[in-house]
Amino acid sequence: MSQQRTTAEWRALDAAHHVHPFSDAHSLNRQGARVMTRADGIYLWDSDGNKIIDGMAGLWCVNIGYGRHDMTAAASRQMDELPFYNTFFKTTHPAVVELSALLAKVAPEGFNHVFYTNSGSESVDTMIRMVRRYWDVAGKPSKKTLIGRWNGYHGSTMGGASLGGMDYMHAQGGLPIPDMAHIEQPWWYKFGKDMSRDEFGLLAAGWLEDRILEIGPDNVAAFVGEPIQGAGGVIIPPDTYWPEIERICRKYDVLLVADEVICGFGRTGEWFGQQRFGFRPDIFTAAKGLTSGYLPMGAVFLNEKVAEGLAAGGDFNHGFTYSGHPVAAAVARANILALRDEGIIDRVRHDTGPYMQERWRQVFGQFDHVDDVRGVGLIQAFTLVKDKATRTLFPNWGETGLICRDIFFRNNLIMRACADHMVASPPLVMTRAQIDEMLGVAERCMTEFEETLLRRGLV
Ligand SMILES: Cc1ncc(COP(=O)(O)O)c(CNc2cccc(C(=O)O)c2)c1O
Repeated sequence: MSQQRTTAEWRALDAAHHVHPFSDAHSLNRQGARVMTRADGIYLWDSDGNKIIDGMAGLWCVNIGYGRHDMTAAASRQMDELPFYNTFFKTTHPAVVELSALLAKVAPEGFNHVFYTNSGSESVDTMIRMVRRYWDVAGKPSKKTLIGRWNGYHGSTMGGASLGGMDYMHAQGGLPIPDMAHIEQPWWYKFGKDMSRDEFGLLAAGWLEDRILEIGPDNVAAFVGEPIQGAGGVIIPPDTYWPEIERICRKYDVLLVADEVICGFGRTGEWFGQQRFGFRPDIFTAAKGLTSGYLPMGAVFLNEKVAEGLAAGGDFNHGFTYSGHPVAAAVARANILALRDEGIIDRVRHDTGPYMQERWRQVFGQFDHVDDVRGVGLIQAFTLVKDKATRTLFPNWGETGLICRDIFFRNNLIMRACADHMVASPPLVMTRAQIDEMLGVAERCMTEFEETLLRRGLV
């Protein structure tokens, strides 16, 4: 491990020199960051020796769990052989070729072409440029507007943050960039109360057709969505939603893009979320579970139509120094071989996923200020509500979620507050016994949370 210091020493140096993402620097530096020092399986340890259940798999990404020596061996071997070479200027290397061939095997049928990036955001920005280039080459340059969803999350780059529907991100940096549009999210609990979920799914998909007709089909390049909106609070669409979205995209010749950065590589119990929700995109973006977070890497998967459409245009003038980085590629390949050959995704689909969903509903369904308890595979959530009977949300949307999250954090269980949704996305290797361990802690936290609400007069 790096140089041994006390927690206080690390915190002081961190506050003096490290600018954190998505943080209020003054507030964080007054409080001091939690120093995570090591991890194994589903557990983290901090610099004070606390053992922590990582209910978020890092940031939705450590699908294979921590402490995998096959991953470090793959990285070390590749570093010794070829630590870097680029894939520009008519060059390639075995690591990225082997990864690409493997990805073509595990990807849904028809996705045989992969472009590499360093992150989900770069994958999304790459997709934006590809989509617009595709229509240029097709002789329809006016088709350049991309439609996303409010409360969708597609990263922090200019394109990704613009395509995303987080208004607090649009407020910083002059976003959105031109030719970005949004429709409402398929949040049944808030927007579809008096409808069945299936009815609401068709209604919510219809919002896309309305928007396409408003903008003009000749101006719309693509619709982009996460199979399940992750950072937006695990908004799981009704089963009728995505097939209807696909039908509408085909009707108006609009490319369909799935952002699989969270749902990809086993999170829903299928390799990809598109398979769980029964739709076939033209392009999908990935990152996170591609390497299980052991090294940064992202990817953009193209079907034949899009790959050929781009190729017909000759040079595609886009790429990154580290596109197809050899060590990241070697680690990604080791990760995917393990997910496949150890049956990790199969187990999520048939065993630990259904078990988690059953236990998650049992535990959280019992609390007065929890509703819309939901989940698929090993991604799940619930919503904190002021009044369950009338489905009334708490005022100051988001504040109650932070109270709840901090109780979990203090009890050494990491879950994520996405506004007033509490979400979990643990490593896919979590066992039934570890699910019970996690939910035992969570149940005690929720009892403390309910007491806190009463004590503070919030209910
Ligand atoms: C669907 C989706 N698309 C793109 C990105 C961007 O990926 P990068 O971060 O690798 O550029 C994401 C990332 N998702 C993400 C990233 C950081 C924090 C949280 C959170 O829920 O707190 C979620 C994502 O969830």
